[in-house]
Amino acid sequence: MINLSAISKSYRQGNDDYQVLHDINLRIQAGEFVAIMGPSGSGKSTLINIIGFLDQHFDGGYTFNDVVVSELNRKQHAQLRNQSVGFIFQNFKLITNQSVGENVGLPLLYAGMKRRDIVARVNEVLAQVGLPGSYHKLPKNLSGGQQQRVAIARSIVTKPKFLVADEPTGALDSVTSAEIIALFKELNHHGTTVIMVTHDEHVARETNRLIKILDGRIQSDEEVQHANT
Ligand SMILES: Nc1ncnc2c1ncn2[C@@H]1O[C@H](COP(=O)(O)OP(=O)(O)OP(=O)(O)O)[C@@H](O)[C@H]1O
Repeated sequence: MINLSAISKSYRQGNDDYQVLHDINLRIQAGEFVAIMGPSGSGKSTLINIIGFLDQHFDGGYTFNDVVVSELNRKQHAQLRNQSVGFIFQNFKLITNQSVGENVGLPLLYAGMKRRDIVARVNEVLAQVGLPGSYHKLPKNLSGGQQQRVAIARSIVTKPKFLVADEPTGALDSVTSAEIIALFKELNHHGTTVIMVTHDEHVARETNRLIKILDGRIQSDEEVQHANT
């Protein structure tokens, strides 16, 4: 599904170029659950911004299914993003003065869906993430873990091809963190492809593939072995 070939990325600093990503070759198939780990500043966010069609300025080749991403114009790139990716962030990024249901339904509203259909679909995904009946609640009255569930509901509401989660458990305690990872695992078992950046080795070990980044290069890329329980 995702095929990166010799991807490099530099930022201009004064008169110099600072290279953040070096010759990244990476394939991710539909249905995978991948963790990306690496020290601060190693290039993880830069990489997932390219994978998630947020950043179009890179060198090298990116093909997504049959689409040559590196050849798309700005509008086509944005369209691909809206149709294909759901994003989840450390700090949830919910609109605090809108209801849970309005937050989750926003991508459908942008996509032009009818209001009645939106409400039905939103209630469906809220049930799927373990928050049935919470349409009219306000995010500020929910716990951190519940707010992250709302953000996950919003990310899957349009049935994207894959999810990009940037430190989704970074703001949560270890128990809540485990519950959120269990939800990602469940979504993945039902076919959702998940690419997750994390600093937490315990969290990374719950996925099926662990990619370590160091100084903008892939240092290791291994299948995660799970103990039989
Ligand atoms: N817009 C930018 N302009 C210039 N340099 C940038 C920009 N964005 C990121 N960088 C630099 O690129 C390098 C990699 O940043 P990136 O955010 O990808 O790292 P990261 O691994 O995600 O780090 P963290 O774990 O702290 O989020 C850093 O040295 C950062 O300072």
